[in-house]
Amino acid sequence: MSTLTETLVAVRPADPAATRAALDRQDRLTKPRGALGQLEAVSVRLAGLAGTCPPPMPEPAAVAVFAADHGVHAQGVSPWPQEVTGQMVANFLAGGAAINAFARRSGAAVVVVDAGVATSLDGLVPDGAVAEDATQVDADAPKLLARKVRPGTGDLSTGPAMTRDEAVAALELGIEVANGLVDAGYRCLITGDMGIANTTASAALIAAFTGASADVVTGRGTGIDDETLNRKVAVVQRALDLHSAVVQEGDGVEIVAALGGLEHAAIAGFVLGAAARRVPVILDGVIAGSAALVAQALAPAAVDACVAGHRSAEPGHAVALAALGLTPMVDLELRLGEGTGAALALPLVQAAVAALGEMATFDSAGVADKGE
Ligand SMILES: O=C(O)c1ccc[n+]([C@@H]2O[C@H](COP(=O)([O-])O)[C@@H](O)[C@H]2O)c1
Ligand SMILES: Cc1cc2nc[nH]c2cc1C
Repeated sequence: MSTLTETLVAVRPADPAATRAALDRQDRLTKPRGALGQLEAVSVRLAGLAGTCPPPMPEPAAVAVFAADHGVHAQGVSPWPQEVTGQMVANFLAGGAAINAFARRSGAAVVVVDAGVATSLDGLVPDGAVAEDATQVDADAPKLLARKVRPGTGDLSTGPAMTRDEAVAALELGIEVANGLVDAGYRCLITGDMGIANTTASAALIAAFTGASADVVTGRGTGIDDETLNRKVAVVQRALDLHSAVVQEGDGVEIVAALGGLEHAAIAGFVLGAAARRVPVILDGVIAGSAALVAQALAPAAVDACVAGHRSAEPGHAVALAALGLTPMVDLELRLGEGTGAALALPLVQAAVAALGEMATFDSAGVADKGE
């Protein structure tokens, strides 16, 4: 059996007994029922995933930043040059990006995965930063996994972004990274991404999976003017028209091959890998949301392992989250990517588990429950 098939078979829904036990315990904790809002829902989700109540604390955590480039950049959909993707990879490895600052705050390790950066990283990688595999990732310094599936995708508005085999290779890369991190002892995985023009591919994927129209799911990405936004919507619409047969009849692999990016496929695999190992995965913004739709199409129960870290300002993200049935933990109007919104949610997810595991019940604390 292939790694992808094996992983899909291993993805199972939340455990109903542990879910029920967590719901029941939440109602006996010393607080008005429901008063911890979404933290209660997250704790119940993690109990169902772990199959025990309370679930284990989701720590230590690791952020995997999947980096790749996009042929659709040639359509003028982003104000930034493509070289920025590789340059930001160097910045992540040097510890100078926002995700590094946030990961240091919350004690999370950072691994950068070159799934398909178009430019060479030669001379940009600090000494000692290259890891052989994800089991070598630690919180001391960011590591690079050099796993380029191909140097950037094809232009999704004029042809398929990649072949089916390349999409499978990127999905299996994400699975490999998730498995390596879990083998290394990480018990919370966090998605990150870097790829100039990847909000165009994200919009196309979200429209394909949800049926929402191009103008509803396409946004300003890194910050584009009205003229560029109109062009970007037209590019997404053209891609949906060109690949309409795949959108109507294709499976998740074919749809991500036609319209996605290498980081989208890899993040989908990362989500599937986490779900198969029953380790929670905190999703970042619109790129992760669109990749989770790919994972959901391949194994619907994979969503049971996901927590939506935040809601991005990119309009397609809310559409993706609704289709996934996920409520974002915070909305800080972020639109950065890298895993930043998900890393900020990590202490909240941990607090949710701490409340379920550590709070007294009305009985144990001798606090009177409200009358029926
Ligand atoms: O995470 C998000 O929701 C998000 C929203 C807007 C932009 N980004 C980041 O910005 C880059 C893509 O933006 P763009 O305009 O080049 O498509 C890419 O590196 C993403 O990580 C990320
Ligand atoms: C500078 C920069 C940093 C980023 N981080 C994630 N996407 C990005 C896009 C740009 C342009």
